[in-house]
Amino acid sequence: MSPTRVLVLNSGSSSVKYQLLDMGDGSRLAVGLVERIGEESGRLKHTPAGGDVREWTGDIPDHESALKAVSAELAKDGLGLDSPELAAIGHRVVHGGRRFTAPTVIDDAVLAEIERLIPVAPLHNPANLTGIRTAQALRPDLPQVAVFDTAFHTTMPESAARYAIDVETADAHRIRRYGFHGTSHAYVSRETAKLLGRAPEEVNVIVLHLGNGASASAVRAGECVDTSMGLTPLEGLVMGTRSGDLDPAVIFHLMRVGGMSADETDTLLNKRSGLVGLCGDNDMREIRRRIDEGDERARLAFDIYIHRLKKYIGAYYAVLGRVDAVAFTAGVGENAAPVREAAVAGLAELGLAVDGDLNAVRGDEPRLISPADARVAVAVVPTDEEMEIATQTYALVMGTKGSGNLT
Ligand SMILES: Nc1ncnc2c1ncn2[C@@H]1O[C@H](COP(=O)(O)OP(=O)(O)O)[C@@H](O)[C@H]1O
Ligand SMILES: CC(=O)OP(=O)(O)O
Ligand SMILES: [Mg+2]
Repeated sequence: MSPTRVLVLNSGSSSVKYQLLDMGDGSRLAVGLVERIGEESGRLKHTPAGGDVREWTGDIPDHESALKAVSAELAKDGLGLDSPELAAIGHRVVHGGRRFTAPTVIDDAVLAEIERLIPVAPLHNPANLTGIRTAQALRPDLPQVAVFDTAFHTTMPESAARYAIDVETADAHRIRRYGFHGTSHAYVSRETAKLLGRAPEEVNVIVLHLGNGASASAVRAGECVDTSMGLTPLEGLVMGTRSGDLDPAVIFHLMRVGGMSADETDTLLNKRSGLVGLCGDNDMREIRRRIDEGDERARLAFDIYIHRLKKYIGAYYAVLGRVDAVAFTAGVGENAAPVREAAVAGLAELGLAVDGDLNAVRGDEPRLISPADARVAVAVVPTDEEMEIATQTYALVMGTKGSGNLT
Protein backbone atom coordinates (compact mmCIF):
# COMPACT_ATOMS: atom_id res chain seq x y z
CA MET A 1 0.00 0.00 0.00
CA SER A 2 1.29 3.46 -0.76
CA PRO A 3 2.08 5.75 2.18
CA THR A 4 -0.71 8.06 3.29
CA ARG A 5 0.85 10.34 5.90
CA VAL A 6 1.68 13.98 5.32
CA LEU A 7 3.74 16.19 7.62
CA VAL A 8 2.74 19.86 7.38
CA LEU A 9 5.16 22.60 8.38
CA ASN A 10 4.00 26.17 8.87
CA SER A 11 7.20 28.09 9.59
CA GLY A 12 6.63 31.63 10.82
CA SER A 13 9.20 34.28 11.67
CA SER A 14 9.72 32.98 15.22
CA SER A 15 7.61 29.84 15.34
CA VAL A 16 6.95 26.54 13.61
CA LYS A 17 3.48 25.00 13.71
CA TYR A 18 3.32 21.41 12.55
CA GLN A 19 0.88 18.55 12.14
CA LEU A 20 1.23 14.96 11.07
CA LEU A 21 -1.92 13.82 9.29
CA ASP A 22 -3.05 10.52 7.87
CA MET A 23 -4.83 11.31 4.62
CA GLY A 24 -6.18 7.76 4.47
CA ASP A 25 -8.74 8.54 7.15
CA GLY A 26 -8.13 12.27 7.73
CA SER A 27 -6.89 11.69 11.28
CA ARG A 28 -4.37 13.85 13.10
CA LEU A 29 -1.51 11.78 14.50
CA ALA A 30 0.34 14.64 16.17
CA VAL A 31 0.15 18.41 16.39
CA GLY A 32 2.66 20.83 17.81
CA LEU A 33 4.19 24.24 18.02
CA VAL A 34 7.71 25.54 18.50
CA GLU A 35 7.75 29.12 19.75
CA ARG A 36 10.26 31.83 20.56
CA ILE A 37 12.86 30.52 18.11
CA GLY A 38 16.03 32.57 18.41
CA GLU A 39 14.91 34.15 21.68
CA GLU A 40 16.39 33.56 25.11
CA SER A 41 14.38 30.46 25.82
CA GLY A 42 12.47 28.55 23.14
CA ARG A 43 9.44 26.38 23.81
CA LEU A 44 8.10 23.22 22.19
CA LYS A 45 4.62 21.86 22.75
CA HIS A 46 3.84 18.46 21.25
CA THR A 47 0.54 16.59 21.38
CA PRO A 48 0.38 13.05 20.01
CA ALA A 49 -3.13 11.76 19.19
CA GLY A 50 -4.60 10.12 22.27
CA GLY A 51 -1.48 10.89 24.30
CA ASP A 52 -0.37 13.43 26.84
CA VAL A 53 0.90 16.87 25.91
CA ARG A 54 4.69 17.14 26.16
CA GLU A 55 6.27 20.54 26.70
CA TRP A 56 9.80 21.70 27.17
CA THR A 57 11.71 24.94 27.11
CA GLY A 58 15.32 25.28 26.07
CA ASP A 59 17.73 26.70 23.55
CA ILE A 60 16.21 26.77 20.04
CA PRO A 61 18.54 29.16 18.21
CA ASP A 62 17.11 28.79 14.69
CA HIS A 63 14.53 27.07 12.49
CA GLU A 64 16.91 24.23 11.69
CA SER A 65 17.23 23.25 15.35
CA ALA A 66 13.46 23.71 15.73
CA LEU A 67 12.78 21.16 13.00
CA LYS A 68 15.29 18.74 14.42
CA ALA A 69 13.54 19.01 17.78
CA VAL A 70 10.18 18.35 16.09
CA SER A 71 11.62 15.33 14.34
CA ALA A 72 12.98 13.97 17.66
CA GLU A 73 9.60 14.50 19.36
CA LEU A 74 7.76 12.66 16.57
CA ALA A 75 10.26 9.80 16.78
CA LYS A 76 9.39 9.23 20.46
CA ASP A 77 5.91 8.15 19.34
CA GLY A 78 7.24 6.03 16.50
CA LEU A 79 6.21 8.74 14.02
CA GLY A 80 9.70 9.92 13.06
CA LEU A 81 10.57 11.50 9.74
CA ASP A 82 12.29 8.25 8.76
CA SER A 83 8.90 6.49 8.67
CA PRO A 84 8.12 4.70 5.38
CA GLU A 85 4.49 5.70 5.87
CA LEU A 86 5.29 9.33 5.17
CA ALA A 87 4.10 10.25 1.65
CA ALA A 88 5.20 13.88 1.53
CA ILE A 89 5.99 17.01 3.49
CA GLY A 90 3.76 20.03 2.82
CA HIS A 91 5.14 23.50 3.50
CA ARG A 92 3.24 26.74 3.91
CA VAL A 93 5.06 29.30 1.75
CA VAL A 94 3.85 32.84 2.26
CA HIS A 95 4.89 34.63 -0.95
CA GLY A 96 4.60 32.88 -4.30
CA GLY A 97 4.47 35.99 -6.49
CA ARG A 98 2.43 35.55 -9.68
CA ARG A 99 3.97 32.35 -10.91
CA PHE A 100 2.58 29.95 -8.35
CA THR A 101 -1.17 29.62 -8.64
CA ALA A 102 -1.37 26.07 -7.25
CA PRO A 103 0.52 23.73 -4.91
CA THR A 104 3.91 22.89 -6.37
CA VAL A 105 6.47 20.11 -5.94
CA ILE A 106 9.65 21.83 -4.77
CA ASP A 107 12.77 21.60 -6.93
CA ASP A 108 15.80 23.90 -7.27
CA ALA A 109 13.98 26.33 -9.57
CA VAL A 110 11.08 26.63 -7.12
CA LEU A 111 13.49 27.21 -4.24
CA ALA A 112 15.25 29.93 -6.22
CA GLU A 113 11.95 31.67 -6.93
CA ILE A 114 10.91 31.58 -3.25
CA GLU A 115 14.31 33.04 -2.41
CA ARG A 116 13.93 35.77 -5.05
CA LEU A 117 10.69 36.84 -3.34
CA ILE A 118 12.32 37.40 0.10
CA PRO A 119 12.33 41.22 -0.26
CA VAL A 120 8.51 41.20 -0.46
CA ALA A 121 8.01 38.77 2.45
CA PRO A 122 10.99 39.44 4.69
CA LEU A 123 9.38 38.07 7.86
CA HIS A 124 8.12 34.87 6.26
CA ASN A 125 9.89 33.51 3.15
CA PRO A 126 13.31 33.08 4.85
CA ALA A 127 11.72 30.93 7.58
CA ASN A 128 9.78 28.95 4.96
CA LEU A 129 13.01 28.31 3.04
CA THR A 130 14.87 27.08 6.11
CA GLY A 131 11.96 24.75 6.87
CA ILE A 132 12.11 23.31 3.35
CA ARG A 133 15.90 22.91 3.28
CA THR A 134 16.00 21.25 6.70
CA ALA A 135 13.19 18.87 5.75
CA GLN A 136 14.96 18.07 2.47
CA ALA A 137 18.16 17.24 4.35
CA LEU A 138 16.24 14.94 6.72
CA ARG A 139 14.30 13.18 3.94
CA PRO A 140 15.90 13.85 0.53
CA ASP A 141 13.84 11.07 -1.06
CA LEU A 142 10.41 12.52 -0.18
CA PRO A 143 8.38 14.92 -2.31
CA GLN A 144 8.26 18.32 -0.64
CA VAL A 145 5.32 20.47 -1.67
CA ALA A 146 4.90 24.23 -1.35
CA VAL A 147 1.39 25.57 -0.73
CA PHE A 148 1.35 29.31 -1.26
CA ASP A 149 -0.55 31.94 0.74
CA THR A 150 -0.82 34.01 -2.43
CA ALA A 151 -2.35 31.30 -4.68
CA PHE A 152 -6.03 31.82 -3.79
CA HIS A 153 -5.77 35.53 -4.57
CA THR A 154 -4.51 35.15 -8.14
CA THR A 155 -8.14 35.40 -9.32
CA MET A 156 -8.33 39.06 -8.23
CA PRO A 157 -9.24 41.31 -11.15
CA GLU A 158 -6.67 43.87 -12.30
CA SER A 159 -8.85 46.64 -10.89
CA ALA A 160 -8.26 45.24 -7.39
CA ALA A 161 -4.73 43.92 -7.86
CA ARG A 162 -3.08 47.00 -9.39
CA TYR A 163 -1.91 50.02 -7.45
CA ALA A 164 -2.58 53.35 -9.13
CA ILE A 165 1.07 54.08 -9.88
CA ASP A 166 2.99 54.39 -13.14
CA VAL A 167 2.34 51.13 -14.99
CA GLU A 168 5.85 50.69 -16.45
CA THR A 169 7.50 51.23 -13.06
CA ALA A 170 5.06 48.87 -11.37
CA ASP A 171 5.61 46.14 -13.96
CA ALA A 172 9.39 46.53 -13.94
CA HIS A 173 9.43 45.80 -10.21
CA ARG A 174 6.46 43.41 -10.15
CA ILE A 175 4.63 45.78 -7.84
CA ARG A 176 1.01 44.74 -7.40
CA ARG A 177 -1.30 43.42 -4.71
CA TYR A 178 -0.74 39.69 -4.13
CA GLY A 179 -2.66 39.03 -0.90
CA PHE A 180 -1.84 36.45 1.78
CA HIS A 181 -3.44 33.92 4.16
CA GLY A 182 -5.01 32.53 0.96
CA THR A 183 -5.09 28.93 2.19
CA SER A 184 -7.17 30.12 5.14
CA HIS A 185 -9.45 32.38 3.07
CA ALA A 186 -10.10 29.51 0.63
CA TYR A 187 -10.80 26.96 3.35
CA VAL A 188 -12.94 29.27 5.48
CA SER A 189 -15.04 30.55 2.57
CA ARG A 190 -15.79 26.93 1.54
CA GLU A 191 -16.60 25.92 5.11
CA THR A 192 -18.89 28.94 5.44
CA ALA A 193 -20.84 27.85 2.36
CA LYS A 194 -21.10 24.37 3.89
CA LEU A 195 -22.42 25.88 7.14
CA LEU A 196 -25.10 27.67 5.11
CA GLY A 197 -25.95 24.40 3.36
CA ARG A 198 -25.05 25.84 -0.04
CA ALA A 199 -22.43 25.31 -2.74
CA PRO A 200 -19.42 27.69 -2.69
CA GLU A 201 -20.42 28.88 -6.19
CA GLU A 202 -23.72 30.15 -4.81
CA VAL A 203 -22.46 32.38 -2.02
CA ASN A 204 -20.58 35.64 -1.50
CA VAL A 205 -18.53 35.75 1.68
CA ILE A 206 -16.42 38.32 3.51
CA VAL A 207 -13.69 36.40 5.38
CA LEU A 208 -11.96 38.13 8.29
CA HIS A 209 -8.76 36.24 9.16
CA LEU A 210 -7.72 37.86 12.43
CA GLY A 211 -4.56 36.27 13.84
CA ASN A 212 -1.33 38.00 14.69
CA GLY A 213 -1.18 38.85 11.01
CA ALA A 214 -4.68 39.80 9.85
CA SER A 215 -6.42 40.14 6.51
CA ALA A 216 -9.89 40.42 5.01
CA SER A 217 -11.07 39.04 1.71
CA ALA A 218 -14.09 39.37 -0.54
CA VAL A 219 -14.98 36.00 -2.04
CA ARG A 220 -17.55 35.89 -4.84
CA ALA A 221 -18.88 32.45 -5.81
CA GLY A 222 -15.76 30.74 -4.44
CA GLU A 223 -13.24 33.11 -6.04
CA CYS A 224 -11.28 35.88 -4.36
CA VAL A 225 -12.12 39.28 -5.87
CA ASP A 226 -10.31 41.48 -3.34
CA THR A 227 -8.14 41.16 -0.26
CA SER A 228 -6.61 43.61 2.19
CA MET A 229 -2.94 42.60 2.10
CA GLY A 230 -0.92 43.81 -0.85
CA LEU A 231 2.62 43.56 -2.25
CA THR A 232 3.60 42.40 1.23
CA PRO A 233 1.64 41.31 4.34
CA LEU A 234 1.88 44.87 5.69
CA GLU A 235 -1.14 46.45 3.99
CA GLY A 236 -4.71 46.46 5.27
CA LEU A 237 -6.00 45.74 8.75
CA VAL A 238 -4.38 46.77 12.03
CA MET A 239 -2.40 43.69 13.16
CA GLY A 240 -0.52 42.50 16.23
CA THR A 241 2.70 44.30 15.29
CA ARG A 242 2.00 45.71 11.78
CA SER A 243 0.41 49.06 10.97
CA GLY A 244 -1.73 48.01 8.02
CA ASP A 245 -2.92 50.89 5.79
CA LEU A 246 -1.32 54.29 6.09
CA ASP A 247 -0.57 57.28 3.90
CA PRO A 248 2.62 56.26 2.04
CA ALA A 249 3.94 59.77 2.70
CA VAL A 250 4.33 58.78 6.36
CA ILE A 251 7.38 56.80 5.20
CA PHE A 252 8.99 59.73 3.33
CA HIS A 253 8.30 61.89 6.36
CA LEU A 254 9.94 59.43 8.75
CA MET A 255 12.98 59.23 6.48
CA ARG A 256 13.34 62.93 5.58
CA VAL A 257 12.22 64.56 8.80
CA GLY A 258 12.64 61.73 11.31
CA GLY A 259 16.09 60.75 9.98
CA MET A 260 15.20 57.06 9.81
CA SER A 261 16.66 54.66 7.26
CA ALA A 262 14.54 52.46 4.99
CA ASP A 263 15.32 49.44 7.17
CA GLU A 264 14.41 51.28 10.36
CA THR A 265 11.11 52.37 8.84
CA ASP A 266 10.44 48.81 7.70
CA THR A 267 11.07 47.48 11.22
CA LEU A 268 8.91 50.20 12.77
CA LEU A 269 5.93 49.42 10.54
CA ASN A 270 6.26 45.61 10.61
CA LYS A 271 7.36 44.95 14.18
CA ARG A 272 6.68 47.98 16.37
CA SER A 273 3.31 49.14 15.07
CA GLY A 274 -0.24 47.79 15.09
CA LEU A 275 -1.59 46.87 18.52
CA VAL A 276 1.88 46.58 20.07
CA GLY A 277 2.83 50.05 18.85
CA LEU A 278 -0.43 51.55 20.05
CA CYS A 279 -0.55 50.05 23.54
CA GLY A 280 2.48 47.81 24.15
CA ASP A 281 0.57 44.52 23.83
CA ASN A 282 -0.25 42.50 20.74
CA ASP A 283 -2.28 39.78 22.42
CA MET A 284 -6.01 40.50 22.29
CA ARG A 285 -6.55 38.65 25.59
CA GLU A 286 -4.20 41.02 27.37
CA ILE A 287 -5.74 44.07 25.67
CA ARG A 288 -9.24 43.04 26.79
CA ARG A 289 -7.97 42.49 30.34
CA ARG A 290 -6.46 45.97 30.40
CA ILE A 291 -9.66 47.51 29.02
CA ASP A 292 -11.63 45.84 31.81
CA GLU A 293 -9.26 47.55 34.25
CA GLY A 294 -9.97 50.93 32.65
CA ASP A 295 -6.72 51.25 30.66
CA GLU A 296 -7.17 54.10 28.14
CA ARG A 297 -4.32 53.17 25.81
CA ALA A 298 -5.60 49.62 25.46
CA ARG A 299 -9.10 51.01 24.79
CA LEU A 300 -7.84 53.30 22.05
CA ALA A 301 -5.80 50.49 20.44
CA PHE A 302 -8.93 48.32 20.41
CA ASP A 303 -11.05 51.11 18.93
CA ILE A 304 -8.53 51.76 16.14
CA TYR A 305 -8.40 48.02 15.39
CA ILE A 306 -12.21 47.83 15.18
CA HIS A 307 -12.57 51.02 13.14
CA ARG A 308 -10.27 49.62 10.43
CA LEU A 309 -12.02 46.25 10.48
CA LYS A 310 -15.41 47.90 10.08
CA LYS A 311 -14.15 49.97 7.13
CA TYR A 312 -13.10 46.76 5.35
CA ILE A 313 -16.45 45.08 6.02
CA GLY A 314 -18.15 48.08 4.43
CA ALA A 315 -15.71 48.20 1.53
CA TYR A 316 -16.10 44.51 0.71
CA TYR A 317 -19.86 44.75 1.06
CA ALA A 318 -19.72 47.34 -1.70
CA VAL A 319 -17.27 45.29 -3.78
CA LEU A 320 -19.51 42.20 -3.60
CA GLY A 321 -22.85 44.00 -3.91
CA ARG A 322 -24.60 41.10 -2.22
CA VAL A 323 -23.16 39.45 0.89
CA ASP A 324 -24.43 36.10 2.18
CA ALA A 325 -22.05 35.73 5.11
CA VAL A 326 -19.31 37.37 7.12
CA ALA A 327 -16.95 34.78 8.63
CA PHE A 328 -14.57 35.42 11.53
CA THR A 329 -11.52 33.17 11.80
CA ALA A 330 -7.98 32.70 13.26
CA GLY A 331 -6.84 33.37 16.86
CA VAL A 332 -8.69 36.65 17.42
CA GLY A 333 -11.63 35.96 15.11
CA GLU A 334 -12.36 32.56 16.65
CA ASN A 335 -11.87 33.54 20.29
CA ALA A 336 -12.52 37.22 20.86
CA ALA A 337 -16.31 37.72 21.13
CA PRO A 338 -15.93 41.47 21.90
CA VAL A 339 -14.08 41.97 18.60
CA ARG A 340 -16.86 40.26 16.64
CA GLU A 341 -19.55 42.22 18.44
CA ALA A 342 -17.82 45.58 17.97
CA ALA A 343 -16.95 44.92 14.30
CA VAL A 344 -20.60 44.60 13.23
CA ALA A 345 -22.10 47.01 15.79
CA GLY A 346 -24.22 49.63 14.05
CA LEU A 347 -24.41 47.72 10.75
CA ALA A 348 -28.03 46.57 11.11
CA GLU A 349 -28.95 48.61 8.03
CA LEU A 350 -26.63 46.31 6.08
CA GLY A 351 -28.41 43.27 7.52
CA LEU A 352 -25.50 42.55 9.87
CA ALA A 353 -25.90 41.78 13.56
CA VAL A 354 -24.68 39.32 16.19
CA ASP A 355 -26.79 37.61 18.83
CA GLY A 356 -25.16 38.15 22.24
CA ASP A 357 -25.81 34.62 23.52
CA LEU A 358 -24.65 32.88 20.36
CA ASN A 359 -21.58 35.10 20.20
CA ALA A 360 -20.62 34.10 23.75
CA VAL A 361 -20.60 30.37 22.93
CA ARG A 362 -17.12 28.89 22.63
CA GLY A 363 -16.21 25.89 20.54
CA ASP A 364 -14.18 24.37 17.73
CA GLU A 365 -17.03 23.88 15.27
CA PRO A 366 -18.20 26.36 12.62
CA ARG A 367 -21.23 28.19 14.01
CA LEU A 368 -23.64 31.01 13.28
CA ILE A 369 -23.67 33.96 15.67
CA SER A 370 -26.25 36.13 13.89
CA PRO A 371 -29.92 36.26 14.95
CA ALA A 372 -32.15 33.67 13.25
CA ASP A 373 -33.89 36.28 11.05
CA ALA A 374 -30.69 38.06 9.96
CA ARG A 375 -30.38 38.94 6.26
CA VAL A 376 -26.64 38.22 6.31
CA ALA A 377 -25.19 35.29 8.24
CA VAL A 378 -22.39 36.15 10.66
CA ALA A 379 -20.32 33.09 11.51
CA VAL A 380 -17.31 31.88 13.44
CA VAL A 381 -15.49 29.41 11.20
CA PRO A 382 -12.27 27.97 12.65
CA THR A 383 -9.52 27.88 10.07
CA ASP A 384 -7.43 24.78 9.44
CA GLU A 385 -4.52 25.81 7.27
CA GLU A 386 -2.63 22.62 8.13
CA MET A 387 -5.43 20.27 6.99
CA GLU A 388 -5.87 22.31 3.81
CA ILE A 389 -2.11 22.19 3.11
CA ALA A 390 -2.06 18.42 3.75
CA THR A 391 -5.06 17.87 1.47
CA GLN A 392 -3.49 19.86 -1.37
CA THR A 393 -0.08 18.23 -0.84
CA TYR A 394 -1.50 14.71 -0.86
CA ALA A 395 -3.66 15.37 -3.91
CA LEU A 396 -0.62 16.62 -5.78
CA VAL A 397 1.69 13.71 -4.91
CA MET A 398 -1.06 11.19 -5.63
CA GLY A 399 -1.37 12.76 -9.05
CA THR A 400 -5.01 13.78 -8.67
CA LYS A 401 -4.23 17.44 -9.19
CA GLY A 402 -1.92 19.23 -11.61
CA SER A 403 1.18 20.98 -10.30
CA GLY A 404 1.43 24.75 -10.53
CA ASN A 405 5.10 24.41 -11.33
CA LEU A 406 7.13 27.16 -12.97
CA THR A 407 6.15 27.81 -16.52
N1 LIG B 1 -8.90 33.39 23.89
C1 LIG B 1 -8.49 34.41 23.15
N2 LIG B 1 -9.11 35.61 23.23
C2 LIG B 1 -8.71 36.65 22.49
N3 LIG B 1 -7.69 36.60 21.61
C3 LIG B 1 -7.05 35.44 21.48
C4 LIG B 1 -7.40 34.28 22.22
N4 LIG B 1 -6.58 33.28 21.85
C5 LIG B 1 -5.74 33.79 20.92
N5 LIG B 1 -6.01 35.08 20.70
C6 LIG B 1 -5.34 36.00 19.76
O1 LIG B 1 -4.91 35.27 18.64
C7 LIG B 1 -3.58 35.66 18.27
C8 LIG B 1 -2.88 34.52 17.55
O2 LIG B 1 -3.66 34.12 16.46
P1 LIG B 1 -3.11 33.05 15.40
O3 LIG B 1 -4.18 32.86 14.39
O4 LIG B 1 -2.62 31.85 16.11
O5 LIG B 1 -1.94 33.90 14.80
P2 LIG B 1 -0.66 33.56 13.93
O6 LIG B 1 -1.00 32.36 13.10
O7 LIG B 1 -0.47 34.80 13.14
O8 LIG B 1 0.44 33.31 14.92
C9 LIG B 1 -2.95 36.05 19.59
O9 LIG B 1 -1.91 36.97 19.39
C10 LIG B 1 -4.13 36.66 20.35
O10 LIG B 1 -4.20 38.05 20.06
C1 LIG C 1 1.07 36.45 5.80
C2 LIG C 1 0.99 36.60 7.26
O1 LIG C 1 0.78 37.67 7.77
O2 LIG C 1 1.12 35.47 7.98
P1 LIG C 1 1.06 35.34 9.57
O3 LIG C 1 -0.30 35.76 9.98
O4 LIG C 1 1.31 33.87 9.82
O5 LIG C 1 2.13 36.24 10.13
MG1 LIG D 1 -1.53 32.42 11.11
